[in-house]
Amino acid sequence: MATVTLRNIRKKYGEVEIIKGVDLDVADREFVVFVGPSGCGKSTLLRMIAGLESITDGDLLIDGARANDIGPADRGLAMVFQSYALYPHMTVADNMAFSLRLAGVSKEERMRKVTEAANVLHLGPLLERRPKELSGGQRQRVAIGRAIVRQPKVFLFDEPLSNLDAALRVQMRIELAKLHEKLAATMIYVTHDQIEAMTMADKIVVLQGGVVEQVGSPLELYHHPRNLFVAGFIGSPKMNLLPGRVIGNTENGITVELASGNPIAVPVKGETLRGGDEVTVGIRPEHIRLSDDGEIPGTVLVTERLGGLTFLHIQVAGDQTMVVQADGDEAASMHDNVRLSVNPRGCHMFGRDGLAIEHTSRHHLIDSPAAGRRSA
Ligand SMILES: Nc1ncnc2c1ncn2[C@@H]1O[C@H](COP(=O)(O)OP(=O)(O)OP(=O)(O)O)[C@@H](O)[C@H]1O
Repeated sequence: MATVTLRNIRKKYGEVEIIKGVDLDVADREFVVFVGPSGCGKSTLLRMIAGLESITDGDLLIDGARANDIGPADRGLAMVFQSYALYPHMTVADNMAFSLRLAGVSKEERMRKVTEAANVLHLGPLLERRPKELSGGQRQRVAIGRAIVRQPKVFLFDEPLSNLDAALRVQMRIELAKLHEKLAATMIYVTHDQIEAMTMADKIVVLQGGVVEQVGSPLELYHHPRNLFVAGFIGSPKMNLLPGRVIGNTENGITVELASGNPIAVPVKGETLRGGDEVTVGIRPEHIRLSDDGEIPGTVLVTERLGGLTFLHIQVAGDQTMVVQADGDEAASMHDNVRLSVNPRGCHMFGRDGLAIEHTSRHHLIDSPAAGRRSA
């Protein structure tokens, strides 16, 4: 398989720069996911790697060799589209074999490769059907099969599951993860589905406005977002982001007064912060709980009961809403007055420039033995 390297990659349409200097290393067999809000340039970047869009500036290396000027068919990549792009008049087998036929591969060899891919994707009994006789999930598997038979160095996926219903998406997510394992292939995958990114990626690339905001493993991004954008983007429900003002700086961290009037001590290294500085405190819903002696009073606005979990949207002073993760059988309901207790070890802090302030490592939740082992 192959590595893919992007060096200061840029894309301009006329005078408008859409991709603004992206650097990225995709390792052999890595599953890399591009995420970001609509219009951030995920698909454009993928299409530039595929050779479907020209590269305005910078270098694209595939297996270490510059590929900017190599045509899409000769890059050794295969792309799977959201729309499946199957030929309606051809059978599943012919759809899968099409590129091999164009490449002059013998009939026996085509049959062998199609059968092999069909086995991997459980498409064996469907080979003689036409696309209209298939479900959405089956069509998507044919589109993936068409990529597999080419034995590409790298698979590129552009939102391949977004036309499927929720249950099928879950099933296909699992199948894609298994496929990645089985093919031991390098895969680059575009999605705006958080759960797909978190569950499938070895490495997530968060893009915004044509710029990479952060690259890291799903848990690195979840526990160590480097700025407010990533903090708000990764995680569902979102991290609570609360404005506050620094009121103290001790060796245990920084004490902040939240807009609700409550002080909270956050274990971060705030050498550069001074009393009165405006900051944002980030707290994930699982790091807040309802407790009779909690320090923050509030009123329940909405309860979202998911069965195993309940999300409570709580209005606190200062016109802020906080989302709290509670047990499935949480008794609090709409209009109840409650008190919230925050776990300071789960808190993040961001300066006025939006950048995260580093945690004092001995306190932060991610510094668990497991996390230590991974980074060792
Ligand atoms: N051919 C084009 N000419 C001019 N602008 C374009 C062209 N193609 C894309 N763009 C612009 O480039 C930006 C990035 O588009 P792109 O499709 O890569 O975003 P995306 O992150 O994949 O979005 P989505 O999640 O909505 O698919 C958008 O602002 C889009 O309008």
